[in-house]
Amino acid sequence: MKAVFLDADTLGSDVDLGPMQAAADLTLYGTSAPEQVAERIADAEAVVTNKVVLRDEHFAAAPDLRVVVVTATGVNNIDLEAAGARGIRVVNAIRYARPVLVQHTFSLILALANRLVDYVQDVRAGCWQQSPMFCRMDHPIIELEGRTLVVLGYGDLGQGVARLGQAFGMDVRIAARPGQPEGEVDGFPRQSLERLLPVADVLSVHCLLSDDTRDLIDAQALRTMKESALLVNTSRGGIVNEQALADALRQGDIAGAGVDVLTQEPPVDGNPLLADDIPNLLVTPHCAWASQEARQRMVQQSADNLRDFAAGTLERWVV
Ligand SMILES: NC(=O)C1=CN([C@@H]2O[C@H](COP(=O)(O)OP(=O)(O)OC[C@H]3O[C@@H](n4cnc5c(N)ncnc54)[C@H](O)[C@@H]3O)[C@@H](O)[C@H]2O)C=CC1
Ligand SMILES: O=C(O)C(=O)CO
Repeated sequence: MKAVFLDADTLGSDVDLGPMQAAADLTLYGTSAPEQVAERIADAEAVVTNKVVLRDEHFAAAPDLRVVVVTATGVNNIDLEAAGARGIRVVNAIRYARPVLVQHTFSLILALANRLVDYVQDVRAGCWQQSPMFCRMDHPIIELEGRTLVVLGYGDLGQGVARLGQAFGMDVRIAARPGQPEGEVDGFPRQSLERLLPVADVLSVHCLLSDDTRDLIDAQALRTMKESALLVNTSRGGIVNEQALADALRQGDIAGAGVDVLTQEPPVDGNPLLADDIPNLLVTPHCAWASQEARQRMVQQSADNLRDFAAGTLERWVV
């Protein structure tokens, strides 16, 4: 099967792409600018992409295209409706990132709760050396034990975060999808987001980005949260409105936030969350998935998807 990988560089130079090359007749491009995409996929039966955007105009330019293999869980860069209308199958990667992403999510939560970056910066600036006593406690430290962790999006990653929250002795609650009944899931109470926002000490976002979840956490939602609350988003930029989050942190509507994802990546046109006057905000560059082990699992799964599609045995797809 003739396949084209449009942004192979996004998997890093320390992974072995051999399994994918064995699964298809694969042409590799490190990166692809939007204006290069149509020409590059013109003869392809399969397109592999991590973050290159594929719209109907691209599908129209690729008459042989039968499958899009996304080397990511999030598929918000693909026009799924247009693919479906043309009979093009879209398959993503699932359950490859849990260990590292859960670790990253808790790195942000713990760094915010313990004000790690502030204390490290203070020491670098000489505050401890000039201190009249043995320790410094300039930044309030929050204990997680007994605090309420609200998980928004209880899929593979949300479940991992919920379990780790439980290990920290947190009172873990799951935000129901709209229309989903309240109840219990895996021993955790599932309640409406409206009911959970005012009680959350930590809100961790793990739902996918779609038209239904864009701006789900907006200015109004942030206003209903505790002033002491922390918010972490390792899912997709745009689920939490960025300007509203910047404003909420500046106004003290919530106490801190950790964000691994932005609406535009890389943020070449700037972003409200990159301003340097926002208190207690940690931004990481979409690296929550990026251990070598997770990326290699991703390669293997994408190879399986290519091979299974060619053999007519692919059993799971998004479209
Ligand atoms: N920062 C990073 O490096 C990475 C980010 N991601 C992001 O994390 C997202 C989640 O990944 P997984 O957990 O593997 O996906 P998943 O598909 O297993 O889980 C998503 C969950 O969100 C729930 N959901 C959807 N809309 C909702 C709503 N309105 N309210 C509450 N729940 C809602 C779904 O029911 C589902 O349980 C991906 O879509 C991707 O965007 C994934 C991997 C790495
Ligand atoms: O898997 C995903 O959705 C990621 O964001 C990593 O590319």
